[in-house]
Formats: sequence, C-alpha cells, structure tokens
Amino acid sequence: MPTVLDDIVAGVREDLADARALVDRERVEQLAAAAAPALDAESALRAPGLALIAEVKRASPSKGALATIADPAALATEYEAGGATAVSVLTERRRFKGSLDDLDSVRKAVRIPVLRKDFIVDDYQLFEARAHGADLILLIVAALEQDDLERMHGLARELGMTALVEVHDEDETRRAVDAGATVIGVNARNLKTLAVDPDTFGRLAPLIPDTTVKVAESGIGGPADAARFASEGADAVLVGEALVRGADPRRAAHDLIAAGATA
Ligand SMILES: O=P(O)(O)OC[C@@H](O)[C@@H](O)c1c[nH]c2ccccc12
Repeated sequence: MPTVLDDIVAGVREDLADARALVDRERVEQLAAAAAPALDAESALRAPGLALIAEVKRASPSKGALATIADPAALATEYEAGGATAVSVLTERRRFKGSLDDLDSVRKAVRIPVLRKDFIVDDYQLFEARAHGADLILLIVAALEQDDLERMHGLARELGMTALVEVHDEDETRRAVDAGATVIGVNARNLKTLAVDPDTFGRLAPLIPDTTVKVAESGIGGPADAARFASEGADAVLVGEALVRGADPRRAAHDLIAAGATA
C-alpha cells in the first residue's frame, strides 16, 4: 500500500515535469546563479534563545483547510514583527495549497531567512528554490535514498543554502547525522501515517550531536509546548497551524519565543 508520503511525492514528480517543460535545467541553474545570495539561516538559528520558524500554511493532508491566507506577504511580515527567526513557506500545491508565488511574495516582504518547505526529491527543485530566493530548504529523509540525501545536502550548501534535514525515527536520525546534517528537524508527525507523537523529539534529540541545530516540528499548539521542547534541548520550533489559525499571528509568534526563553 502506498503511504501518504508516496502519494504526495508522486504528485510532486508530476508537477515537476510541468515545471521543467517551462523552465529547463540549464535555465533554472542560471536563475539560481543570478539570485541575490542566500542569507545565513544556520547562524540565525544558532543565536541564543529559542528560535521560531513560523510557517505559511493553508492546508495539510491531516487537517484539510486551515486558513485562506489571501496575503502570504502580510502574514510573513507579522511573523517577522513578532520576532520569528525565519519564515517557512509551503510550496507544495496539491495537498498544502502552496506555490512558488507564495515564496516570491514572502521573500520580497521580509528580511529574515525563508525556508522553501516542499517534498524535494530532485536536484532541479534545489536550483528552483534558490532561484526563488530560498535561504533554507527541507530534505525529508523518509523521501530520499541515502546517496540522494547526501548529494542534495552538498548541493544545497554549494548554492549557499542551509538544509533542514527532517527525521521522525531513530534510523532516519542516524542517516541524517551520517549525511553531515548541521540542522536536523524532528517531525512529531509521521509522514507515512500522519500520526503525531509529541514524545518523538525527546526520544531522538539524544541521538543528535550537541553541535547540530535541533528543530522540533509539528503539533506545537502554544507556549507550553514551545517551553517543553526548549527544555528538551530544541534550538528552534517550527510552527504552522497554531499560528495560521489564531487571530493575532504577531502576538502568537512573540508568545512562543518568550515561552522558550523562560524554559
Ligand atoms: O502545522 P504544525 O502542526 O504546526 O506543523 C508545522 C510543520 O512542522 C509541518 O507543516 C511539517 C513538518 N514537516 C513537514 C514536511 C512537509 C510538509 C509539512 C511539514
């Protein structure tokens, strides 16, 4: 039986074929080379205190529609004003209702690093991310063979970007460390079943070297959860739903960061 992740990746590969037909590999590499240099997202995440990566997310396979977000730039500006270290922009179209246009709008609106959050399974998407101004990209270990993970991690770095390498179990954590990941995201949501286990971060964090930036991802409902992950050793939290559903994203961002500081 194909998993949810398999289905999403199959759709991404179809959309990728369309993208390549419009902008070929040579052209996308030129566009990436011509883009303004990437910001140093890794250093920003390493700064003292709990960093917040605030996500622009309209929908998800587990929750369906979350928020309309007619103006992603305005939302990102609120996140920045609330003290977010970086903004994550979901660019997957079919299940998350995102786009590269959203990434472009957010990149123009904020001065902090921007993460292209997508299912990256082909080098083309790394050049595409850079061409659209991404400073950070997501590499999901569960979606990649080890040799592809290692090559893409190196390519992201050559392009000046930071890779957020996402894991959800012990084996994937070892693979991320072996690939030389300097920023590891522990996703409490299993992308094959969509189940959330809030104990995942605490279980996997001890397998990650001290020098690696640790990001707790998914299911963070508010300040109490942020404080918990900070006390378990998270350098950053990645939050979507709780921010896009609330009435005041600036305040909510601020409160998450403040909770991390007192943990
Ligand atoms: O909305 P939440 O539960 O705060 O989760 C945010 C983020 O962790 C989640 O969107 C996410 C984590 N890893 C992913 C990989 C692909 C798509 C989405 C994700």
